[in-house]
Amino acid sequence: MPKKVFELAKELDIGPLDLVESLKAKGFAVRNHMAELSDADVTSYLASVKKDEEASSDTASKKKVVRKKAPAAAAKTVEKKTVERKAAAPAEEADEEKKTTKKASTVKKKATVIRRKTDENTDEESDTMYADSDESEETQVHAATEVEADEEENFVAQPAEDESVTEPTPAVSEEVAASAPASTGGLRVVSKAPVKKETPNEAGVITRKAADKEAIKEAIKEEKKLSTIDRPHRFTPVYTPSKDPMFKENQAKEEAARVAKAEALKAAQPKQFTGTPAEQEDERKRGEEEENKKRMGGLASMMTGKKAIASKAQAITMSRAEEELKSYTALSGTGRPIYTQILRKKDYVGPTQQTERTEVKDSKRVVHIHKGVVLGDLAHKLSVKFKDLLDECLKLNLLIKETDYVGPKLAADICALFNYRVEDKAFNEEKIIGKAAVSEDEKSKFPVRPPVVAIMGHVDHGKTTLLDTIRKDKVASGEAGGITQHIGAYSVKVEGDKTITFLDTPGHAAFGAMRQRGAHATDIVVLVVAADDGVMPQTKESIRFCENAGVPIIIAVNKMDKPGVNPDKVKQELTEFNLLPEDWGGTTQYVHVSALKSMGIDELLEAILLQAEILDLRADEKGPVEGVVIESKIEQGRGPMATILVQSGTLNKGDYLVVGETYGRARSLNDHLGVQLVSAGPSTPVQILGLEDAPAPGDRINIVKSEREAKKIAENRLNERKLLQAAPEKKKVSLEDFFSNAAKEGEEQKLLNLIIRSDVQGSYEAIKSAVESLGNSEVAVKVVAGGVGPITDSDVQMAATANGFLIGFNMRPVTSARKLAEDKGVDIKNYSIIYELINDVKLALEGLLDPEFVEEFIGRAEVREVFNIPKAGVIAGSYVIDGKIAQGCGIRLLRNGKIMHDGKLSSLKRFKDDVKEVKNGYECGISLEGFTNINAGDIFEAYLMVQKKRTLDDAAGMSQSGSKETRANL
Ligand SMILES: Nc1nc2c(ncn2[C@@H]2O[C@H](COP(=O)(O)OP(=O)(O)OP(=O)(O)O)[C@@H](O)[C@H]2O)c(=O)[nH]1
Repeated sequence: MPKKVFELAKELDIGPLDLVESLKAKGFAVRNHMAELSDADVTSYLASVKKDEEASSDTASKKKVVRKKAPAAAAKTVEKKTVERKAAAPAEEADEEKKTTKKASTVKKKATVIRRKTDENTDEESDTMYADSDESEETQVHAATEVEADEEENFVAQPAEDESVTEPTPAVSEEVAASAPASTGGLRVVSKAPVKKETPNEAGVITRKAADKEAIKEAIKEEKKLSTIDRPHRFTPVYTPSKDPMFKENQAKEEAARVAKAEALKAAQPKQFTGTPAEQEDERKRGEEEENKKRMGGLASMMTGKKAIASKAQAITMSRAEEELKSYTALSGTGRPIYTQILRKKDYVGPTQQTERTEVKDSKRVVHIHKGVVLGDLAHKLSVKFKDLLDECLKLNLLIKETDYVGPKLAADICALFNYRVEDKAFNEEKIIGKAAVSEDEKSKFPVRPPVVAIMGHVDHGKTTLLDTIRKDKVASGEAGGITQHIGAYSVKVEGDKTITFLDTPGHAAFGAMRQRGAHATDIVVLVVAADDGVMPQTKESIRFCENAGVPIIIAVNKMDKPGVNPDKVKQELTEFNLLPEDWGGTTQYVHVSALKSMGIDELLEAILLQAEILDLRADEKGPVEGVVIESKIEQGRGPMATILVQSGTLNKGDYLVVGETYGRARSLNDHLGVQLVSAGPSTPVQILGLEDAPAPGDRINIVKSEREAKKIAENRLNERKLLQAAPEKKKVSLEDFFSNAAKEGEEQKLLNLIIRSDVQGSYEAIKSAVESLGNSEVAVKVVAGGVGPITDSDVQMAATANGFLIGFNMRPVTSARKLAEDKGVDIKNYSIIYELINDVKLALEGLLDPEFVEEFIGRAEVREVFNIPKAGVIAGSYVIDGKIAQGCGIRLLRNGKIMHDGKLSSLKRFKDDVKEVKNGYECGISLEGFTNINAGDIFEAYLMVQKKRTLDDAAGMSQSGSKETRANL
C-alpha cells in the first residue's frame, strides 16, 4: 500500500523532515513529507538504510577508516578531508563488503555528504566525501545552491554508478550518518553525497571512463548554470545542530533507536517471493532493474530540462520565472526595455496651417432638444463657448448660468441669436396615445351627452343644500364644520331618462385652485347667490373663473323663502358682470330657488337642460377615452382611488390608464353610490382603483394598449416636470431689480417649516397653496413634506429635523408616530376646518416677525436754572410743562428747536429725593447720562420706546389695525 513520507517517518520514529532529507539523499523524488511512496519505494528505502547501517557497523568494528586526500582535491582544497576506505583492503574485508553490498541490494550506491560542524568557531571544517574536489569548493559558496548542486550531482552520478551495479565499490568512501553524531556531536545532513571517487588503477574496482566523467561534469555545470537562471529559487530545509552536549547525546540515542526500529521493521517484512532461492534472487533483481529504469527516466527528463512538473505551484513558479527571463532579455544593456520609444524633440517648422472655416449649411443649422435644454449643453450643440453664449444672451437681457434649464421657447430665442433653429424632439406621447383630431362636422354626429354642472358661490349661500335637495341626499350634515371640503361628483337622473352630472365644488377661498379645475371640467355653472346676502367676494371670483373658462352661468337666487328678500337687488348687482337676466333683455337665466324648502328646483333643472341643449353637448362613446381627475385619495387597504369624469369615449374595467404622472389599470369602476360598473361613458363620474399613485385633481386621463406604454408615458411626464422644476425661473433682469435684490441680500427670511398630511389630494394642494401664499419678504411658510395619508414616523422624524410643525387635515397620526412625536417634542396639530388651519399658521408666522419699536412721547420739561454740584454733576432745575418725565425714559435736549442731545435720563429728583416720575406742573431736577452742556431755556423731551407686535398685514404695509402693543421700557 502506498505510504506518505510522514507516515513512514512515524513508523520509523524519526522526524518527517529528516526522512525527507534521507529519502532525497537516497535518490527518491520526494518533495516534502506529504509525498507518497509506493511499496517498492518503501522496501527499497528500508533496504538501503539497512545496507548503510551494516556498512557503518562494519566500518566501526574494523576501525579501518583511513583518511586520505583525494588526488584532485588535495591540490585545491586543504581544509577538506576526504575519508575513504582504502581500496586495498584485506581480501576478507573485500569479500565481506561484497556480501554486504549484495545483501543490501544491488541498487546504486549512494554516499552521503555529511558536513560536520565543529564547535570551534575558528576551526570549522567539514568532512565531506566528494567525487570531485572542485565540487566541494563550489558547495562552500552558498548553502542553498550547494544543497541543490549536491542533489543534482548525486542524480547525475547515479547512472555512472549503475554501470557498476553488480560490483562492489571499495573506492567509494562511505560515511554513515548514524555514526557521525557519536564522533562529531553536531553533524548536519545537507544532502546525499555525490559519487564515489574513481581509482582507475586499482584492481577489482569498476572504473568509469574519463570521457564519461568529463561529460557528467559538464552536465553538472550546465545544470548548475540553469539552476541559477531559469530555475525558481527554493529553500531546502536545513537541519541546524544544537550546541548543547545533551542535545547531541539525545540525537545519538534517537538515531540508535531509529536504526533498531528499522531493523525490526525489516525483520517483520513479509516474504514476497516464493520458490527457490535462485528464483527469488532473479525476481528481486528484476524488480530492482525496473525501479532503476523508473528513476533513470526521471533523471533523464531532468537532464534534458523536461523535468516533470510536480505541482500546480511549481508550474506557476516556472511560468513566472520564464516571464522574468523574457522581460530581462527585453531590456537592453541600459536597463531600459528595448521596446521603449525615445521621445524626440519636435523641430519647429513654422506656424501651423490654419484650417479654413466652413460655414454650416442652413439645413444643418438645427438644434434638437427634448422639451428643454441645459444651457451648457446648448452652447455645445451650437458649437460655441459658454462665455460667448452668455454674452449673446445679455442682448436678450438674460443673465444665464451654465446649469440653467430653459424651455423650448427660450431655447429657440437663444438659438436664433446664432442663426440656429430649434426642433423639439421630445418624447411624443401623442403618437402612443393616438389622439386623432375630430372635425366639427364629425362631432355633430356624435350622440348627445349629459351636461356636467358645477355649483359655485360664496360661503354659506346654500350650494350643498341645493345639491342635496336636487339629489335627495343629505351631504351637508355629514361634513365637518358644515363646509364642503372637496369636490364630489354625482350623476342625477332628471325628467325620466335625462341625466345631469353635478360637481359639488367648495366655496371657500382656499379652494380656489380646485374650483378653477371644476370650472374647466364643466359645461355649465350654477352660481348660487343668497338673496339675503347678495353678491359677495367669492361670487365675483366664481364669475371670473367662469369667464376665463368660457362656461355659461345660470344664476340660482337662493334662500327665497326668507322674508323680505329682494332678488332684483341681486340681479342689479350682477348686471355689473354682464349677467343680464332674460327678462331684462339679457341672456342669463335667473331662477329663484329655496334649497331648504325645495322651491324652484324643477325650474333650475329645466334651465340646465335648456342650456345644455343650446350648447349641443355631444361625445363619441366609441372614440378614444378622455377624462379628467376630479379628486383623488389613498384609501387604506385599497390604495390610490381617483374620482374621474369621463368626457368622451367609454372607459372599461381593465383598461390601462395614464393619469397625469401616474398610471395603472382600472381594476374596478364604481359610481357615486358605490355600484360597480363595467364601463363608464361620457359625462359619467367614476371612482377607479388600480392606479400606482394618487393623481392630482385636474390631471387628464388617457387609455393606452399596455401597462408598459402607460408606464413609459407617465415616467416621461415625471422626468420632464422634474427638469422644468429644477430649472430656475428666468426673468429678464433690469438694473432696478438688480439693486433691489442686492439690498435684500443681507436680510434673512425666516421660515416656518410645515409637514402637511391630508385625506385627499385636493385638500392638500389647496392647503399647501394657501399657507405658502401667507409669507412675505421677512417670513415664509415652507411645506417641506406632505401629501395624502396618515401622519407617519418619517413625518415626525422630518419635522424634528426640519424644526417644523406637523399638520394633519382630517388625518391622524399612527400610534407609533404619536409616541415618537411625544419623545421628540414635535407638535402635531389636527384640523378638519381649513380656515382654522390657515388662521393658526398665520398666527405662527406672525410670531416669527421681528417686533417693531415705536417712539411714544410722554412729556416735556423746560430748564429754568442749571446747578453744578461737585459730587452730583450738572443738574438742570426744570419745570414739567407737558405730560410727565419718568425714570428710565429716553430724553432729548432741544435748544431753539434743534436736538442737542438724545440719550438717557441719569437721575430724576424732586428736591433731594429720587422719584419715579414727575407730572405736569411740577418742578424737578434732571441730569443726563454723559451730557452736561445744558443751558437755561433748553427743553427736555421725554419718550418711551414701545414694542409693537407686528401682523402680516402690518408687514405688508396694508393695515395697521389689529396690532397689539406692549410697553417695552416701562
Ligand atoms: N333659509 C334658507 N336657508 C338655507 C337655504 N339654503 C341653505 N340654507 C342654509 O344656509 C347654510 C349654509 O348652507 P350650505 O349648503 O352649507 O352652504 P354652502 O354654500 O354649501 O357652504 P360651504 O360648503 O361652506 O361653501 C345652512 O345653514 C343652510 O341650512 C335656503 O334656501 N333657505
